[in-house]
Amino acid sequence: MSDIFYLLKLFYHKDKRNFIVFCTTSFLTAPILFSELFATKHVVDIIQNNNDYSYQYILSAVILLMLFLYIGSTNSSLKAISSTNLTITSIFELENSILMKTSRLALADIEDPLIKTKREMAKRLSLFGLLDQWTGFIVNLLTLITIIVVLSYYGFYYLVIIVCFVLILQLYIIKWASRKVENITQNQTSSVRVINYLVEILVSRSTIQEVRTYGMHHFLYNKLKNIFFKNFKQMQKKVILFESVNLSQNIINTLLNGVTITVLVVVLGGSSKSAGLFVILFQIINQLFILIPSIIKNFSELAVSRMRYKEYMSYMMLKEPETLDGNSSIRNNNSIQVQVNNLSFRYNSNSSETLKNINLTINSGERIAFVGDNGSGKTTLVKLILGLYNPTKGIVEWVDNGIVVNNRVGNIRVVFQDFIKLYRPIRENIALGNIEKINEDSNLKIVLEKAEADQFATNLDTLLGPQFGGNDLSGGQWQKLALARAYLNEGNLTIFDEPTAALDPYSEQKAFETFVKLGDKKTSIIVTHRLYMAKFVDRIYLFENGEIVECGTHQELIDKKGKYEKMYTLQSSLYL
Ligand SMILES: Nc1ncnc2c1ncn2[C@@H]1O[C@H](COP(=O)(O)OP(=O)(O)OP(=O)(O)O)[C@@H](O)[C@H]1O
Repeated sequence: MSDIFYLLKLFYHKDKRNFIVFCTTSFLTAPILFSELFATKHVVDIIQNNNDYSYQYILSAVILLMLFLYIGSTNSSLKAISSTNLTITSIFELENSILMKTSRLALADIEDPLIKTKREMAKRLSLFGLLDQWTGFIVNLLTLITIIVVLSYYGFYYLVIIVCFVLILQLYIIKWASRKVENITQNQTSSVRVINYLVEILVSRSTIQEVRTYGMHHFLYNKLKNIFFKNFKQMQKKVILFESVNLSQNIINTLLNGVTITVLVVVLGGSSKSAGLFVILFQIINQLFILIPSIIKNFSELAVSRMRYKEYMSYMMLKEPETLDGNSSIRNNNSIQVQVNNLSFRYNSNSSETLKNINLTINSGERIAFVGDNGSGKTTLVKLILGLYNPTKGIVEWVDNGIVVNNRVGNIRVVFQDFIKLYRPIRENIALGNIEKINEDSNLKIVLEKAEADQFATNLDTLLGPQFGGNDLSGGQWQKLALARAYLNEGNLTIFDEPTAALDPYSEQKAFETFVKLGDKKTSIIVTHRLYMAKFVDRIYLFENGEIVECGTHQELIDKKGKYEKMYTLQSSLYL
């Protein structure tokens, strides 16, 4: 029952007026219906005993009947309007709550395929649908109880027993079928994600060139076809299951309908009971046979929605990391010290550790380089320092004047390997680095110049992204925008992870000079394969298979004649 209380609280707070209208109109449905039925009985009785009543009395009874009919249609219109408004509120609330939750989760959890599936399952809930099904269920139940009371009152106990038995049987079957269907749907969710991914590869601008050049189209298409048909078979299973249940219910209901009407005709036909009583019982029986399928449908939808509510709640209850408190308002520009002690890290999807027993201290204002083979763990360590992942073992701390800094959000000047290419105006692309400066045109232009982006980014309001009718940029031009974005944020730590991979030699040199200049007073880390850059930093850490194998200044490592010296000599020889 926790779901109903959650919904009542949610809709009451988010859209009080529509919520009250919806609940009132829903619960008025049954009293209005019975008022209509009894008014009809009254009119029929008056007509049957015509002589006993005045025409004025007959007229007032007919007007009363019409009044109930009008109230009924007004009630259902008001209910429809409030339902539409609550549906919109519900769609927004669901999307919003899932987005907010995702933004608070640890990066490792967001990447976890099981949690991705959980998120997709959570998205299938309709909050208003669940409220509507609950109210529908309660209203239907109250209507059924009233019908049972009326039938019992007029002596049709055996009909009541048969109806109750059939109903309980059908509810049980529908609950069983809903569980089965939901299990099939869960299996489908991850295959739907693969289908969407393959379709994206086949049509996306960034992938289509390689797909065409390598002639991968047929291979990918066949993979897509296989998964699609597997998925299609599961869908068929669902349809067959549901239709068999529907068919059996229709057969039972039609049979029951025939039996009850026959009983009614036989019992009342030969008796001296009033025509009004026959009319009301006949209509009540008709209502019963509208009500039974409606209760069953409602019950099955409610069972599915409640399962989806559980999935939604299990996503919303996922544990959030403590360090990412998201409060970016406490920005400061102090240079910080980074301490990494006995750190080990394993990605959830990997069986072995990516980083093993890392120990390092980067003092305030130092410039550091991380170098090493591909896949040796440099970027992973950067992400741990940024607080994007939590260590499996050990600790990473930022220390500002002897005090540990918990909030790392917004206090970093960073260029990632995979940076955002925002298909929005140039202004917004840069201002991502520090949104408070979005309208400071002179500052935006200064950072564009620093990043060598001022030649092509002449107008801050130029829209980017051909998909949306904007301009496209080359890989290097996008990278220059990412640098400009980083320059806009003062921060207390600078991290450049392969910031120059797509730049021409002149721009690369300029970017490196800027990195060195920015690092005059700021703690800075550069991750690079261009070892000449490492010459100018205070200390170099060389990574191999997730461990730091060498550490020192450029000259110390050259003198050591270890792996760094070999790599440096090899790279230098390529330029001779
Ligand atoms: N999100 C992830 N989930 C699982 N494994 C990952 C993830 N990201 C990286 N890895 C694995 O962790 C290892 C280290 O990757 P990382 O990106 O840290 O290396 P790197 O030293 O920065 O490499 P490069 O020089 O190529 O950028 C690799 O084996 C990679 O496959």
